[in-house]
Amino acid sequence: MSNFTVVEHPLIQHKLSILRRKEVSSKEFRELVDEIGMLMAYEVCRDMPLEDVEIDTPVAHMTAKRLAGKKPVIVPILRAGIGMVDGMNKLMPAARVGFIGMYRDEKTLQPVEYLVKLPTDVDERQVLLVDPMLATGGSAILGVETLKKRGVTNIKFVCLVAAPEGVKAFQVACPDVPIFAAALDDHLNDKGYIVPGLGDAGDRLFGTK
Ligand SMILES: O=P(O)(O)OC[C@H]1O[C@H](OP(=O)(O)OP(=O)(O)O)[C@H](O)[C@@H]1O
Ligand SMILES: O=c1cc[nH]c(=O)[nH]1
Ligand SMILES: [Mg+2]
Repeated sequence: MSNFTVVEHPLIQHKLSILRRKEVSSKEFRELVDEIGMLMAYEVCRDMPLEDVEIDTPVAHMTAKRLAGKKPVIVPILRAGIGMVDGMNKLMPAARVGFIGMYRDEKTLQPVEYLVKLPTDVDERQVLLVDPMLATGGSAILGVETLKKRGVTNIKFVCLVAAPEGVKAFQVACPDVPIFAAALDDHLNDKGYIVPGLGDAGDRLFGTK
């Protein structure tokens, strides 16, 4: 699959396997999503542009490197995307954070958007759109459309578990947006849940049912 990367780092894979276990508490689930979010950010930011900067160490003058351009924006799709923000923000403390609120209608599986709060200059920044689950792909696709409507051109989608059905739909609708996932699972069940997946990520993060 083009434009689709599974981040195979052993620490991510190990933590993801714990996260999937049904007996894991909300507290542990939140901690793991936070840690995996941070590790995913490390991989996803590999190609960030650098520029030269002149600095003085205590010993000598040197030409060093720093990140170039405007700070990126982390945009979680609420609710579950929230779980990945702190971990990513730890690696990029100057990143801006925007929000897109959405829930999936249980019958139609169509996403319903209820909140959009983004930096005013979001169109000039790289956006990391984050949500742990890419199931049918409807929510991620609507998230990208919402960003594109506001002029954003530089988007990466970061998730933990992806279903093949969602990846296909996303690639048809948003061929220019790379997807980074910690795992590509087997299929969706008749309720639109990823199999084997990890259940309802929002409910497990926030202890709701
Ligand atoms: O690919 P899709 O079929 O659109 O499904 C994925 C969406 O479903 C979940 O959100 P949910 O609707 O459960 O909302 P929540 O995060 O508030 O629980 C998940 O966090 C994604 O946003
Ligand atoms: O398996 C799934 C599918 C959609 N949303 C979830 O939280 N989990
Ligand atoms: Mg949910």
